[in-house]
Parts: sequence; C-alpha cells; structure tokens
Amino acid sequence: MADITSNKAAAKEIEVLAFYDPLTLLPNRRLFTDRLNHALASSARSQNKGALLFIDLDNFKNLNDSLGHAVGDMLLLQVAERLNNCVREGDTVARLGGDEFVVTLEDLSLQLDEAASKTKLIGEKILHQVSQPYNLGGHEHQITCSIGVALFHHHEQSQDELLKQADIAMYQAKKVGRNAICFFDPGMQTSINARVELERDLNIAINEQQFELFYQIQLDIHGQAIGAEALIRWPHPELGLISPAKFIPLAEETDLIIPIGSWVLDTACAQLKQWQKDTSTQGLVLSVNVSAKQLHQVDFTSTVQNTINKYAINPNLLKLEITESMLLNSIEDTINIMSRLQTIGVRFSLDDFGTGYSSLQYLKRLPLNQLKIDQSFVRDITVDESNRVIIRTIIAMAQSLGLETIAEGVETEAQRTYLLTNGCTHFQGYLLGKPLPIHDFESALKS
Ligand SMILES: Nc1nc2c(ncn2[C@@H]2O[C@@H]3COP(=O)(O)O[C@H]4[C@@H](O)[C@H](n5cnc6c(=O)[nH]c(N)nc65)O[C@@H]4COP(=O)(O)O[C@H]3[C@H]2O)c(=O)[nH]1
Repeated sequence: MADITSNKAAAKEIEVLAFYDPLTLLPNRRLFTDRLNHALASSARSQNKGALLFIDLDNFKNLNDSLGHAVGDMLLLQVAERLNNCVREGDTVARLGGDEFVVTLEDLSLQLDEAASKTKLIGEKILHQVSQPYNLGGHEHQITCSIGVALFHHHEQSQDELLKQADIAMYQAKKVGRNAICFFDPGMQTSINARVELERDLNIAINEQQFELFYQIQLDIHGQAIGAEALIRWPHPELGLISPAKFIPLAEETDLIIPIGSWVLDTACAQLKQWQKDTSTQGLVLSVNVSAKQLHQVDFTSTVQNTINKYAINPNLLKLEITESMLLNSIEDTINIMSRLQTIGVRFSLDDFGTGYSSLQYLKRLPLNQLKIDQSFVRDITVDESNRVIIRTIIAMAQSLGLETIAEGVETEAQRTYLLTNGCTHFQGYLLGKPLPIHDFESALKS
C-alpha cells in the first residue's frame, strides 16, 4: 500500500517536473504546446476563433540585475498569478522561460473582428493588472509588459507559425514604446522576411567585399575644395544599388556595422594615402561616418591608430563624423574616446546638428572641430523663417565655441548665398557635387 502511494507521489512529481514550470507552477512549453494543439483542433471543429498572446515583461533584466534573481523570481510569481486572474478557466496561461509568458484564449467568437475586440479587452486588462505595484519583500516595484497577439482559426497556421507571429507582434509592441498590445498582420511578416534576407545578403557583402566608397566634395567660402565626405555604397548583385539609409540601420542593429565600419575606415585611410602622393590632393581632409556601436567598441581608438599607422597618413586629414543622437547615452564615455583620438590628431565633426538635444553645456566639453548643419534646415531655408533662425543660431553657437560650420544638402545658389552671408564656413551638397566614385571625383576635382 505504502509502495503504491509513494509510486503515485513519484509519478505526480515527474508529471509536475515534465509539464510545469517549477517556479510559477504554470504549464511549461511542453504542456503549452500540447494545449495549443488541442485549441487549434477544437477551433477547426467549432469554427470558433481563438487567440495566442505572447507576453514579455519590459526591462525585466534591469530588475534582476539591480535587485537580484530572488527578487526577480518573486515578481515572476506574482505576474503569473495576475495573468491567471485575467483569463477564463478554459484558457491557458503558460511560462515559456525567463520573463516570457503565453496565453491562449479559446472559443472567442465565430467572427474574426469580434474575436479581435474580445482579445483586445483581455490584453488591456493584462496590461493594467501587470502594471499595478508589486511588493517584493519590502521593495515596492512597478513593471509593464508588451503583448503580441496572433488570432487563429481552423488549422490554417501551424503552432510554430502562430508562436512566431505572436512573437513578431510582441516586438512590434516593444517598438511602439512598450506597455502596449499589437496584433500580428501579414505586412509585418513580409517586412521581417525582407529584413532576414537583407541581413543574410549583408553578411555575404562583407565576405565578398561588395561595398564601394563614394566621395562628395566639400568647399570653403572661396569655392576651394577642402576635402570630401566618404559615403558607402552597396551595389547589390541582384537588387542594384541599395541606399545606406536602408542597410546602415540594420547593420547597426545586428552589429554588422563593426566589420563594415572597419572596412570604411581602412578604405578611407588607403585613399588618404593615395591623395598624399599628389600635390593637388595632399591637403584634402576626408570625413568618415562613425556609428555609435563602432565608437564604443573597446578597441576603437587602437583600430583608428593602427589604420593611420598602417597607411602612414597625417591624422589631421582624417575627420570622424559622429551624430548628435550618439551623445544621448554615455556622454562621458564618448568624450573620453574622442579626447584620446584628438590627442593623436584626429578631427571630429558633429553630424545632423540641430536635430537632437545637444546642450551648450556638453558641446563645450566635446573635442569637436566642426558642426554640420543638418540638410533638413538647409532645404527650406528660403521659405521657412524658423529654419533660418535655427541656422543663424547654430552658426553663432559654433562661432562662440571656435568651431567650423559645414552645411550639408546645399542644392541651390540661393541656399549657399544665405549660408555664406550668415557666416557658414563650409559647404556640401548637390549644387557643388554629388557623391561620386573615386575616378569621377578626381576628374571633377581637376576640372
Ligand atoms: N537631398 C540631398 N541629399 C544630399 C545632398 N548632398 C548630400 N546628400 C546626401 O545626404 C547624406 C549625407 O550623409 P549623412 O548625413 O552622413 O547620412 C548618411 C550616413 O548617416 C549613413 N552613411 C553613409 N555612409 C556611411 C558609412 O560609411 N558609415 C556609416 N556608419 N554611416 C554611413 O547613411 C546616410 C545616408 O547616406 P547617403 O544616402 O549617401 O546620403 C548622404 C548624401 O548622399 C543634397 O544636396 N541633397
């Protein structure tokens, strides 16, 4: 008798271990998969629509890192309880791991739109409940969550597809600012697929060195060439030229910007070396865009130094362009990195100036040589008084800090005249020359 009881207890324990999450005692991924299969089969029979909600806590890692895992676990337990209280008895709440939960809602409605609005109501209830304060062993804490929803009907989607769709929608909810609920729509899938393909092709492009640098001339107030900006181009073997505005952000997100940035730096320095050999080009300064991720690589300063040494170029002729948005985080770190590079002679320009939040306070502390006026202000210069005021302010600010100003996107003589008469010292834009492959750039320079 005792044996049977202990066997039963052991069997129960094995079941719990196999199918339930040991922390929250919610169904684990295995049991959830099984339940989702049943829900899909039952929806196929009844024609009733159901929904899968993918729930991820926002910034949970911060809590775990700051207050420790034991406190993190307390929070997860309470979240699990609150989620259970938001759904009906036949619905499933499961924990997939970490701070990821899923909920299946069944028998919502025969109509898709009614099923969607019922899901939305439950999703909003979850957002509200999860965001109420928690007592975590004496610490009061608040957290929010992001919810992605995929609706299901019949056996149209496999459960893997459904989970993927809800996951994609959840990322969309994070993207729109968190503490939000987003429904999957097929457009999201198309754009994700395009992204995956682009990322794969970017990897190939790096290995096969498919990139090219174009050069756009920069002139001073007398119309003399003082240098150029190096702009990357990707002639994709099938899709043709892909704009950096399209692939640089993806490269930044996926860290591929590191090898791409190194290639740009190396190619730019090799070009400077070539220019040093000719009296007509040896004084040209080359501006190179540097992304935030690249600048904050631990070995960034030594990479720049090594590249300068490798080509034995004058470091004064290399200008690194950083953007205002890069200053928002880790300003001290940025100042340190820039200062180290400044001591070896590298110059800096602050790109897209005027679009961010640079205060005079830290502009003063950055070792800059130049402010670059964003082309959005230059574009409407002749019609928009507020843009004119911004431009005059930027120029006055640069003058008081002893910095050069360069206006980008100068397309008309009227724009150049306005900038010139208001004290802008350098100019770049289609009026003066489009970005060109090196041979065309050098021919244009000679003519
Ligand atoms: N409408 C108009 N546009 C003009 C005119 N003059 C120049 N442009 C364009 O304005 C952009 C200026 O570069 P950016 O602000 O640094 O903006 C760059 C930069 O942020 C990024 N990028 C380009 N090359 C690199 C690179 O090598 N590394 C990194 N990290 N980013 C790069 O991609 C952005 C876009 O580059 P591009 O498409 O080459 O676009 C370039 C240039 O072709 C003009 O008169 N009118």
